[in-house]
Amino acid sequence: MTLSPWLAPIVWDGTYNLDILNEQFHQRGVRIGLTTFVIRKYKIFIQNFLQSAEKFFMTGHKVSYYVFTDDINAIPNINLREGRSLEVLKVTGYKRWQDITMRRMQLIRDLISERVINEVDYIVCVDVDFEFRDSVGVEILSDIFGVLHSDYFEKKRQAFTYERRDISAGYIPNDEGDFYYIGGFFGGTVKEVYKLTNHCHNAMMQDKAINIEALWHDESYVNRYFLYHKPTKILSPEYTWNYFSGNPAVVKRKRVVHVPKQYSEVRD
Ligand SMILES: CC(=O)N[C@H]1[C@@H](OP(=O)(O)OP(=O)(O)OC[C@H]2O[C@@H](n3ccc(=O)[nH]c3=O)[C@H](O)[C@@H]2O)O[C@H](CO)[C@H](O)[C@@H]1O
Ligand SMILES: [Mn+2]
Repeated sequence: MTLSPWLAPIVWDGTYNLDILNEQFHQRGVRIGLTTFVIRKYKIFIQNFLQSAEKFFMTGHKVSYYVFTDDINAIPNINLREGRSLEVLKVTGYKRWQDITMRRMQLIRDLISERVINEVDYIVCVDVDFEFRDSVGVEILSDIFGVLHSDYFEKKRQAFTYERRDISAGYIPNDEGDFYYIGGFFGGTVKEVYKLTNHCHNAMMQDKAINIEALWHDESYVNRYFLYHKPTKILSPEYTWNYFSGNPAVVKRKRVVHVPKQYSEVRD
């Protein structure tokens, strides 16, 4: 499938010409921000994350990394290619890993409204336990985009692990939902990512006030957001492959992969 029912492109290898797209984005002098979070024990991932992004993420374009961390000293000083910069932003961590992952929405929203709006045109928000293994370029950019989850891209809606309690602000009814998107990779123009992060943060706060938390935390709220605010581009699971999902032939390029982690080692 290369087009969603609302005619948003679904980006797979072979569906675009990167040379043409690069030309278009260079003409516009586009600047791209990449946010990630390194809180508590997740510092083990950051060096590989940055080094692999230097090799494969938006090669030849202007890139600003925004790394949120509770430990500035944990961020390695790596050599960046021309036109690329790294900014480390100090934040305080939360005790529960669920709060750490969910609060990313608020921190990204505030970063956008405070300044990023003047620094970059697009912003891409990703987990730090990823490794870039192959080219991720301007073909991903659009007003607002999400990525298909490697476990669910071939499954039917009934199998999707959406939040099903109707009192939750992340609720999706059984007979609705287009795709199951991952929580760990989304992006778009700064204006649209502001809307998404603001909406998801408010939804999470609304649920917190009645003492509930959606099944898959921020990921559940992202799925709900995309149901009612359809993404303008959808990235195939090439853009975040998890080898736990196997190695199907249809996913020719695994451009971004999950770095396997021992939950007991990083999350306690
Ligand atoms: C690939 C993908 O779709 N990942 C999503 C998935 O689980 P994951 O198991 O991939 O979540 P995760 O443990 O990677 O946490 C998300 C991210 O939060 C940051 N972090 C988290 C905990 C911590 O102690 N320190 C820290 O820095 C870090 O950048 C990490 O990559 O579901 C989560 C919610 O349940 C989030 O929606 C993740 O984005
Ligand atoms: Mn992750």
